[in-house]
Amino acid sequence: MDFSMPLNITEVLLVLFPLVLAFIFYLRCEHRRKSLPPGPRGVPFLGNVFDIPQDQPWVVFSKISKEYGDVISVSILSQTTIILNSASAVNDLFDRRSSVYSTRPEATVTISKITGWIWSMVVMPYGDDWRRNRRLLWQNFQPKTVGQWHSSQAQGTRRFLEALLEDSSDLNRTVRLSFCKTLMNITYGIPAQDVDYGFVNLLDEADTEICEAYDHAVLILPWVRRIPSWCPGGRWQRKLAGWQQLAKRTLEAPFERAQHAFNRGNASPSITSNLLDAVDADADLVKAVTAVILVSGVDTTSGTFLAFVCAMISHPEVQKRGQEELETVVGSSRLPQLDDRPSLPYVHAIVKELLRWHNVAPLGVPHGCTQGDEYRGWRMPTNATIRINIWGILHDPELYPNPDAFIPERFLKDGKMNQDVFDPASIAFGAGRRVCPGRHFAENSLFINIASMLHVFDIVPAVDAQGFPIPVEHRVTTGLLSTVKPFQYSIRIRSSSAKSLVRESIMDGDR
Ligand code: HEM
Repeated sequence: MDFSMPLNITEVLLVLFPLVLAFIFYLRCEHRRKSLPPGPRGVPFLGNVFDIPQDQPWVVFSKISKEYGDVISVSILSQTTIILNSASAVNDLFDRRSSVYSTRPEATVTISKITGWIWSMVVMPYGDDWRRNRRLLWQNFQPKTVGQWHSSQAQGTRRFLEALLEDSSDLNRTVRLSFCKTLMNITYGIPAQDVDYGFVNLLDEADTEICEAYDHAVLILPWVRRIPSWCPGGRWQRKLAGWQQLAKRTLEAPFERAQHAFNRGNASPSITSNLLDAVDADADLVKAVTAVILVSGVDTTSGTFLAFVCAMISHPEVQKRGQEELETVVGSSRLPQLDDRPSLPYVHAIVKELLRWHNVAPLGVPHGCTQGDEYRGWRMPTNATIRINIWGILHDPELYPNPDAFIPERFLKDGKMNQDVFDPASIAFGAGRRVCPGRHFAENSLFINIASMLHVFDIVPAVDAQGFPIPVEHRVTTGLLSTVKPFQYSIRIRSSSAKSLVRESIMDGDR
């Protein structure tokens, strides 16, 4: 090409036209960005892709909020996400304006539909179907009724202690299987001995696969889903078929096992039997409501419990104080019960500190904005994704000094729970109309398992070949659910009387 040749007017227009269009588009985006809550500028068209790391983005959101304020916005490929980094903003939007902020984002709903997971209340859009599911679940878990599960929870704990006494070499497996057995028993009436690790594996697979699906927003584009499998980028059809099968298995498998137990006549009273007795509940609805309990309840509670074990190794002084309280209040002749909680403020404070320190859902579950709104003068666009930075709020040094340390004492005053300290449970379980319906049950589960484990076991560091203790760090995985990364530990029964207590506490119906 001869660059000395002058361009004619058509050529000039051909070059300028796309540039002018791009510039107008850029100005429009800039104008829209300025009316949103503040946040890093990002790059044209791509937005903040380079500002937000894949690994633990909640830590970066917290840093950004130090610079821009408690409500920040970021955008990726023009999809706006607003992140709430203070309890007051969460309260203003999710509680006070709950009619606007109670749905799930459109992309989440679309992906749930195409992967077959839309039966799960967690991802349903706000509306009548969600309301019907939620009401049935809540009937079984609200403060007035959650007490009906106390004895099953205690029974589950006794089984857990016995399993640890037998073999504590695979803590992750033992904890998850125990929490799964208790929830299967409560939900379906299935006896604990009929629950095997296959169910835990199924839930695991469901968690991993569904997280992978939600990570691929391109799936919301119908043409991407239609690319044949032999084309480059055409793996989605096969993947989608796999996800749909998994969703169906998660919905059906435990229910089938429950029906089997019903038919054999060895099922105990359960949420399934409660719901099937209810006049307005059809079988499909009961299946969905019960399956969601397992999908949402097992990994969250067992993941939090594993973090407790990690905390006890790195904070032996906390463990010792908890054990001293248990010795004084409960004594050596029995195991603790849920009714002991008011007399065990230190152990209660350990549970609160655990919910603050380890956040199993660090960014909660995304909410959507159903209609354009204005907040503190900012535009909250229709369809924006709104997230709570649960980790950020519960690690705010102004609310909780020295936030990375595990200090149950921060919740105590004059030997009692200090009501003036912000309760982590009011954020750790989300907020508004979508707040976790299993929260009272989860806190009870954590309390009874933590109190019982401290009562009879010592949790200590593992030792290396030279006999030196191996230090443990609180390192976590990234994702919708965040768990502690594998760590080494040693679990020892505290005394021969503790051993007899565990053995004798197991009753006939426990197995
Ligand atoms: C430590 C344990 C748990 C934690 C930290 C936790 C946390 C959460 C969070 C952050 C949400 C999202 C709330 C929102 O959208 O704002 C949620 C939703 C949910 N959780 Fe939990 N959860 C736990 C245990 C449980 C248990 C034991 C169950 C079942 C009994 C359960 C059932 C659900 C359900 C069904 C939803 C969806 C609610 C809806 O979309 O309306 N969770 N949970």
